[in-house]
Amino acid sequence: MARRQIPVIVLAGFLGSGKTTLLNHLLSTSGGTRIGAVVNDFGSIEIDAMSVAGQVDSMVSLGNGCLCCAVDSSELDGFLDRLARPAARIDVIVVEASGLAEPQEIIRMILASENKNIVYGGLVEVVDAAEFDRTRARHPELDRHIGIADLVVLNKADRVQDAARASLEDRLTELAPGTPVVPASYGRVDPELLFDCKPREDHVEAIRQLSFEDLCHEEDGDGHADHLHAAYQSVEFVSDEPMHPRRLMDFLDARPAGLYRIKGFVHFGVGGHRDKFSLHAVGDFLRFYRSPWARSEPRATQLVMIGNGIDAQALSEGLDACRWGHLPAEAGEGPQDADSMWGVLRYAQS
Ligand SMILES: Nc1nc2c(ncn2[C@@H]2O[C@H](COP(=O)(O)OP(=O)(O)OP(=O)(O)O)[C@@H](O)[C@H]2O)c(=O)[nH]1
Repeated sequence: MARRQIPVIVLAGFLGSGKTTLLNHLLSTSGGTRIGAVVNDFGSIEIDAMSVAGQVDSMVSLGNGCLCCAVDSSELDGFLDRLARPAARIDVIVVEASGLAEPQEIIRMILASENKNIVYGGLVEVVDAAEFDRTRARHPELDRHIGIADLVVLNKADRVQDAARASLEDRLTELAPGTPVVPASYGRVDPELLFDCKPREDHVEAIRQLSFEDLCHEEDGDGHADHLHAAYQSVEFVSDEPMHPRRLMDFLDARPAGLYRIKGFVHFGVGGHRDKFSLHAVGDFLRFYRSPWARSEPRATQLVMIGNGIDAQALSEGLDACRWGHLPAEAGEGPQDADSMWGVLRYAQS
């Protein structure tokens, strides 16, 4: 079976917004998921690298300067190659950009990489709630960075009043329409919003995904508790019937902004496209990864949706309406219609 490509997530945000704090949080709460981190410090002393040292499975630091100013991408390529080699058994790579980096340049380098083991996994932009206005006045490019993000983390929520936070959320939503804005303190976002977490191998009792409840318990202990994630909901969908690709794409295109994360796999059963299509959506970011089904694997669709303020029933009904068996008979439409897959294939990677 083809090896799954390793998503490379870019973690950006202005100086001091809380990127390293968030990365450390991901490292300590992602269960058995092996995270490879590329830390890109601005300056010659690798503070960030030191701050995450000891917590990371594999870490390479680009050191001394801004990644986006690199003359070519060969340096980053080399680091990604090291982390993506199968022996490293890394599940996800996080590139922490320096606070002064241009995220789109880093994204361009990742997209240009010829390494077949990796795939771009989206941009997470960390915003400092307390400094937003001052930073924006000095660095208008911040608006552009927020505009291209797949997920905006409104960090340091503990430093502003509720009303100010709500107003910031509205303004961020205006800058990035349709992109989820997740308030957080000390970078405490659910890692599942960014990537799939594996259970921790060294805990016999932890043969399950890290749940929101687990996170609540972990956070209660250290005084920086952020209970915002208590509002998260997760909705599951399972179907043995194949899914109609056009209907599913319409459903995905219209997904509500509060639906931060969708993961799972889809069975379309369309002629020529009977593979397993793993689906990975983080905010605006959407990808299908195509791979053969294992011989013993039942051909079925299984999706988990995680969000805040989402209408679980409407989502379930929306997906139900995408099953082939639930469609009204329409002329010319059937699982033999390979053209119906075009919308999906635009987002697909094998
Ligand atoms: N009050 C508060 N402080 C925070 C929060 N998140 C991070 N900090 C603090 O803010 C400071 C900067 O955090 P870092 O995680 O180093 O920020 P960074 O974005 O990696 O910084 P650069 O590497 O300079 O770009 C540290 O002192 C953190 O402890 C938060 O949510 N609330």
